[in-house]
Amino acid sequence: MEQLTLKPITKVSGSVTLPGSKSLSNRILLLAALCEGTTKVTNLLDSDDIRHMLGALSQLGVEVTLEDDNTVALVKGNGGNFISPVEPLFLGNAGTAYRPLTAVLAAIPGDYELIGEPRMEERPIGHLVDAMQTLGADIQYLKNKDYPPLKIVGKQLTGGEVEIDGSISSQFLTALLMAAPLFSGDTKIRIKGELVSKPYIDITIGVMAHFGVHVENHDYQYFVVKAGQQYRSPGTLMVEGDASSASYFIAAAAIAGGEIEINGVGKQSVQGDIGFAKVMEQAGAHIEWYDERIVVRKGQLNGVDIDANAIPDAAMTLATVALFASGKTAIRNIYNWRVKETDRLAAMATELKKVGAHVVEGHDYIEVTPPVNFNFTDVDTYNDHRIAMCFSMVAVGGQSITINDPKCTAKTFPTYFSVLESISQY
Ligand SMILES: O=C(O)C1=C[C@@H](OP(=O)(O)O)[C@@H](O)[C@H](O)C1
Ligand SMILES: C=C(OP(=O)(O)O)C(=O)O
Repeated sequence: MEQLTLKPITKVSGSVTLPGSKSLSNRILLLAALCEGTTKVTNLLDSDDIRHMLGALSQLGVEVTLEDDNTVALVKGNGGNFISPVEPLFLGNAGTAYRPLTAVLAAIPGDYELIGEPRMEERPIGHLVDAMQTLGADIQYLKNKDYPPLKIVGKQLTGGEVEIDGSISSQFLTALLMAAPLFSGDTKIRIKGELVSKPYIDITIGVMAHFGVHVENHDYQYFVVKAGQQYRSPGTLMVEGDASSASYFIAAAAIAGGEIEINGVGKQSVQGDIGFAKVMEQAGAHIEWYDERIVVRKGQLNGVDIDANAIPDAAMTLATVALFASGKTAIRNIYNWRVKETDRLAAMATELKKVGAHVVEGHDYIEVTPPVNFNFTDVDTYNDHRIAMCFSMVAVGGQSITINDPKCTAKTFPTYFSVLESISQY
């Protein structure tokens, strides 16, 4: 197994330009494929999750030309007239590819098989499949009920009223919303349970609006997509920088100081994870806000106690910031950390303890109190890009650390460690 030992970093300074958002990249690619005509997508993320969406679209007969180191895509939409792929669609562990494609393909005549990495087969999808089946979709489980892989026989669906459980993942509702314009009638979606990760629904509705489809959001309780709306190409669309990826640089500047300018997200960001910067302000970091960039400086960091349901990805970074904040940090209402790339609650608790922190792992929360003395250790990353990136904060805080399997950042940020290196001083 590959390992990367990070030396203690004394200061970070300079400027970082964020890669494009994963959430925006995969939504935009799929909707571009569903319209007639060509869409030019700029600042596309070049990472494993996006490659899986691109690979699937190519197997479905959509022509995509990539330029500028895979950060510009020309997508020749075929109006959703997909061809049935000969081979199964392999979607890795990309939730933003697997869930939306499940709903969309169920509404397009054809035969599809959707497969993924072993971990994908442990990530639930039953709530989405239940809702699609209520609408008449033909989706079968190929191994275990409620989990991938899936066999889908796509057909024209008529829409109607449907309930979807929102308590585990917002991606199920995102998938249903993205598929709804393909149905022949109106669609009314009622949420069962408390909807998690709400800001990602705003991203979905915003991207659909760029493609000419209006979604009525009734206070996140029910949603209506009226029939007769068709995805229309916006021509050119730029992907905003990834706000979850920004969290590592915000944290680094807040912990180690110097000053970091982060380009690609700011006051105008459509991504909920920009909320992490506000949490860091609450913890004591100094942030200057501009429309599409922020500047972050070190502060005296104190532990915070937050409900992180709206920012599940960026909140992981707070768990390692906690190592350098005074007092206890509590991150609450994050049950669904357990069904992502790994059981993130268990994994973060285990690895934080190895470093020397005092950790309480609850069913849906984690509390972290900084170590009295740091242990020099290696951390396991569980094939979870965010665990690898989060634990680089240990080096930023002035302690050496070894990251096992550092290349797992390829899921969303293949160049992470070289970007961190470019702003680090020793
Ligand atoms: O819709 C999206 O782009 C995402 C939604 C979130 O998942 P959940 O809704 O499952 O929390 C997030 O964790 C994931 O990385 C991306
Ligand atoms: C949960 C994540 O990914 P996915 O889109 O596969 O759900 C993530 O990127 O942290």
